[in-house]
Amino acid sequence: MQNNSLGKQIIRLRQRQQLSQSQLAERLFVSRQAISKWENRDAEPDLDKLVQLSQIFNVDLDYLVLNQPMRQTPILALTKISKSYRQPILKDVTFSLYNHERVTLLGSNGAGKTTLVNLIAGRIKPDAGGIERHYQPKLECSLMPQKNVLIDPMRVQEMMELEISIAKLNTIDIERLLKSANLWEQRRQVVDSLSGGQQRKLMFLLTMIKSAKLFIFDEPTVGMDLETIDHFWQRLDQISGTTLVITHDFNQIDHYFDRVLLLKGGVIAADEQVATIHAHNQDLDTWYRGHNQVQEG
Ligand SMILES: Nc1ncnc2c1ncn2[C@@H]1O[C@H](COP(=O)(O)OP(=O)(O)OP(=O)(O)O)[C@@H](O)[C@H]1O
Repeated sequence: MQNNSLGKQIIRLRQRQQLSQSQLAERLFVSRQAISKWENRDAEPDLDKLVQLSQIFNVDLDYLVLNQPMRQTPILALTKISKSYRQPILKDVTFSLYNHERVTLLGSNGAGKTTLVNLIAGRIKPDAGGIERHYQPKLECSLMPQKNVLIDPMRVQEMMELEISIAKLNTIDIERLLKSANLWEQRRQVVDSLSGGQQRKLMFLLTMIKSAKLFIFDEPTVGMDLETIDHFWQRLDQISGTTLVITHDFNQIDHYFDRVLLLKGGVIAADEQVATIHAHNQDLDTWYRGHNQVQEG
């Protein structure tokens, strides 16, 4: 019997990497027709090719074969989380994140998105409720906060070196990384003297250094120029761990995410697979506006 889900998964991951059938075929040394047959379930790749596919798509082999994020393997489970400042911000937040999922957290200004991701990252504590983490919080969760956490008097390269030593990594090619973000020329500049966009790029590099199971990005592209935004989404596409992203970049979210969470009134007011939204001929912008309507008058 042919594996139905595998064909769909190859299509999905190939499109996510923006590869045509021919481009993928070239990288695997097979014909374009072979890819077409795998995708249409007329044939299946052998184990060798499956391993190569998982490397090209940067996903685990079992994720490739099983299709869809592995819903039986939660990486994080939040139960009835509440948090108040002067007034209640989060009232009853319950949801789980699963291995390999790409989730966007949407909501109006002040809805509590940053508060929620800070709770997940362990920067603040909830007033009540449970957070179950299936990863080592310090080593395997990487947060790019809304406000940069940089040491102003340090030079760019020193900042990178510090982060690498904190993450206990020693095989990172700093030159390649800084060049990839157009920051190599600025390597001897102190952080404080970088432009706002350059500081954001540096913050992104520092976040990506960790080999985390869960990456969280809080409005990562704010202040970045268009080229850097494109670069950001391409790099994000290469992450094989779970990603949770707060963004208002609606041009990208239709393409990038598996699932969308809407935070409204202190609860997760909607939790939907992007494929389901698309199956109803909606884009995420329309879906979001429909679900997040503000009562006027
Ligand atoms: N440390 C704090 N002390 C007091 N109030 C706070 C604190 N942190 C957040 N708040 C309040 O909690 C509410 C939610 O803030 P939060 O930053 O989580 O919202 P958000 O959804 O991320 O908003 P935005 O889209 O504008 O970034 C706001 O009213 C904010 O003023």
